[in-house]
Amino acid sequence: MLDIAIQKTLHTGKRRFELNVQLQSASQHTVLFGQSGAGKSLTLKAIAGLMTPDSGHIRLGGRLLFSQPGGVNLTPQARQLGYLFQDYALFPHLTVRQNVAFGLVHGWLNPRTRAQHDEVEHWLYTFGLAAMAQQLPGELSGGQRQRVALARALVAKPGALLLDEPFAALDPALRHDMRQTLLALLAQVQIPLVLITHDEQDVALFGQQVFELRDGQAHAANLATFPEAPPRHD
Ligand SMILES: Nc1ncnc2c1ncn2[C@@H]1O[C@H](COP(=O)(O)OP(=O)(O)OP(=O)(O)O)[C@@H](O)[C@H]1O
Repeated sequence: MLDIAIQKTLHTGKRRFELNVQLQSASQHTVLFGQSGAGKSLTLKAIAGLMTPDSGHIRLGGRLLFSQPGGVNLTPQARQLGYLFQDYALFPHLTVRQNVAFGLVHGWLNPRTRAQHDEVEHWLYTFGLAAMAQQLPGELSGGQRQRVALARALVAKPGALLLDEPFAALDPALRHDMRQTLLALLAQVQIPLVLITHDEQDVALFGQQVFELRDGQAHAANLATFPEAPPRHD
C-alpha cells in the first residue's frame, strides 16, 4: 500500500536536518507518529509531491510517485491525492461551495459562486455543509472549516487521503466529534489514508499500521501500546 525510502538534507542557517525515512505499510490506514520536528510533515509533503527528496522512491496504492535515480517525479496534481493541511488552508475570499469546488476545478479561474457540481453537492451534504454553502470560511467554526477542507480534499475522488494533524486545531469536544465523523467516513469510503500526528489517541483510533518518526527516521511501532481515546463526558 505504502512504500517509502527517501533521503533529504535540509539546511537552515547552521542547522542541518537529515530526513532518512524507510517504511513499508501493507495496511489501508497508516499513521506516522512523532514529536514536533521529527520529520512528519516533510514526509507527508514528499508523498504529496510538495517536497522533492534528494533520492529514493515513494509508492502508494500500487503507483510509483517518485524515484530518484529513475527520473520519476509526478506533479502533485498527477498524484491525485487529497491533502488536508494542518491549518486547512481554505481560501478566505471563496464561499464554502467554491472552496470545495476548488478541489475539482484546477486552474487559474476561481470556481463560479453559484456553479453546482454533483460531486460538490454530494460532499457538502455528507458533511452537513449545505446550509452554509454561501458563507465564507471566516464565518465558520473550527469544526465546520475542517469539514470544508475534508470535502475539498475528497471531491476529486483522490487515490489516497493525506491528513496533517487533522484534529490539532480543535477543542476537545469538537475533536471527539470530528474523529467520529472521519471514522464514519473511512468506514464508508475505502480509501488509503496516511495520517500524521503527535497525539496518541489519533494513533489508537486511526492506525492500522504505525510508525514513529524520530530525528528524521521511521521506526515500526506497536499499536497495542497506544491508549484508546477516553469516553466523552459532556
Ligand atoms: N524548508 C525547510 N528548510 C529547512 N529545514 C526545514 C524545512 N522544513 C522543515 N525543516 C526542518 O525539518 C525538521 C522536521 O520538520 P517537520 O515539519 O517535518 O516536523 P514535524 O514532525 O512535522 O513537526 P510538527 O509536529 O511540529 O509539525 C525540523 O527540524 C524543521 O526545522
